[in-house]
Amino acid sequence: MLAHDTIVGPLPEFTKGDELINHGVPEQVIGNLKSDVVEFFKQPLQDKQECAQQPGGVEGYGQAFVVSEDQKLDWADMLYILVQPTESRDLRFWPTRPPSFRNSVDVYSSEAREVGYRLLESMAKGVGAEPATLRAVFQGQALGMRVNYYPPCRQAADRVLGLSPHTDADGLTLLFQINNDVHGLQVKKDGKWFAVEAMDGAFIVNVGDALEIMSNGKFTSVEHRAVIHPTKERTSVALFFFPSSDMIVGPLPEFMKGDQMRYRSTSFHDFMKQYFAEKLDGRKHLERLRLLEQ
Ligand SMILES: O=C(O)CCC(=O)C(=O)O
Ligand SMILES: [Fe+2]
Repeated sequence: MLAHDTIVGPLPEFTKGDELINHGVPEQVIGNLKSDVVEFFKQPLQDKQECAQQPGGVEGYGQAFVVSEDQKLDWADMLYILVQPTESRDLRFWPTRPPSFRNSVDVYSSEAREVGYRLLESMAKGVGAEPATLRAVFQGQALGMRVNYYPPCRQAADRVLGLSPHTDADGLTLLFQINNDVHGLQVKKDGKWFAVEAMDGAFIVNVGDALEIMSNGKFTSVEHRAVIHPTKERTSVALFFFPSSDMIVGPLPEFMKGDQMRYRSTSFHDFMKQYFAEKLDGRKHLERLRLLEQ
């Protein structure tokens, strides 16, 4: 754990002659999005339901991953929309209140997109692959945004989850929360759950399934969940970077170089279909594609 007074910056050991990733999302842009998201969730249910999910669809306001009438639901509301490229937007699911909501999402998603692309370049480079390899896979493809709202739960905060254990299906996820004082996100490592300490002004970056597969396991899709607080609400905003839905996702030659292939290939469309059809359950859907143990 870092001491709270550590100045966090790229360490010389990791930069050796590199340019720093000095591209960020302006604070004002994040600030605008935060206040609009808070406003949206504050509205009466009836108003939020103007953007309600449609039967069988995934976009809109509602609850994530409801696949049966009798499953125990997660303690959260959410709004999921495709945000980039512009043509992918289905405005039926985009809130009109507060009036600045749409513009805030538009500006945020185009700024954050560039941060994601640069991260992908650095990650590829970091494991000895051509920097453009991953950027080329994700550039111009769909970006989804999910806002998760976890109300407090005084009676049963230790018995219900905000969001069940899962991995993200995408390549990379940029995540931030509205209020970093409230802990919620946990990651699983060596069979144990650890709370993530979110820092003001920084994204939490999660590797998703598509990147674990493409990198032949060089990057690991992180299993995570969200817990809830007995007295405080929490809101998080996740931005998902997807590959093209008709891409056949499998280990990329750039990441194999002499290694054996560790995952079966699958069309990303089929992978997503399966992902949304099941209750979230850790790394289950990813493990189905594994050919070799790590
Ligand atoms: O609320 C969080 O911190 C986690 C959100 C998350 O994992 C997701 O939206 O996929
Ligand atoms: Fe997630």
